[in-house]
Amino acid sequence: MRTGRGADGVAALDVAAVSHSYGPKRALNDVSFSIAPATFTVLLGLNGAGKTTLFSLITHLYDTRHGSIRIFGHEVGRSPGEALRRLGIVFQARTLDLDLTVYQNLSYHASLHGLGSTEARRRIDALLAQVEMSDRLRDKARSLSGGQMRRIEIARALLHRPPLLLLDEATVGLDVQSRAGILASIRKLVETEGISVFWATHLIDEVDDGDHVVVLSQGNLVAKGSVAEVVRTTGTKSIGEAFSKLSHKAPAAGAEEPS
Ligand SMILES: Nc1ncnc2c1ncn2[C@@H]1O[C@H](COP(=O)(O)OP(=O)(O)OP(=O)(O)O)[C@@H](O)[C@H]1O
Repeated sequence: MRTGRGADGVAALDVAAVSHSYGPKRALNDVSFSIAPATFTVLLGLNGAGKTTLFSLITHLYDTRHGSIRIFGHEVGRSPGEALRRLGIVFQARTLDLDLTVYQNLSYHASLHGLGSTEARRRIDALLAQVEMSDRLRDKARSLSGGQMRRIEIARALLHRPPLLLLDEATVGLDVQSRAGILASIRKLVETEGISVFWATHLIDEVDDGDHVVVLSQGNLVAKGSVAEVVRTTGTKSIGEAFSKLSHKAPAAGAEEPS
């Protein structure tokens, strides 16, 4: 089984014994896994499985009070600056400023990351070409379709060259063709740029045979590994069947805070 670590022993993302509760409601229960550099890993879970909670902990929106999360060896709680500059994020909710142009949206983000204007422009041009949106540079974000906005958000997430990219239900609300296009560009990034992608979804058709998967159900980690490994260990015939089996047998996460 793949260990989830690179040749130097450092994982792109290492989640160790992480639990999280909202008051008495346990949303994540002792979750541990790691993902290797330059891989595409799908975080699979039905609505309410705990995907957004996990992402909120990884991105330091919430403090990790139980367990630890490391990004390329840097613990998010202890060294948030070092950890988070290695991370690009595409949130589930739309986050572009609709009254700004594509260029303005991107250059604002570049300046937040301390990129000089020449370097920023070079990066913006290269990334817009990569997501096939070069011709929309001067257009207001408001004039873009949902799928085009997502492409711009992906370009924005990659501006500071993070080696790890997180996407939370990035294709929600998009048509089949836009979904397939976005998935294909992200998979290409893994191949050409060697970045690690952690892609959260509840849509099983977004998983490819060559992917790694982490499956959450009701706050519990119920499977992790390559698609072939998860299919084999669940005694099923496909990842769809495995996901369905795993999502319906997990006990609910406990109601108590872990001690
Ligand atoms: N702010 C909150 N307060 C209380 N409970 C919450 C809060 N946010 C999430 N939860 C609960 O925690 C559990 C996990 O929710 P979470 O949003 O992490 O799941 P998810 O897998 O991202 O679901 P979805 O696909 O619907 O976004 C759910 O039972 C949810 O009701």
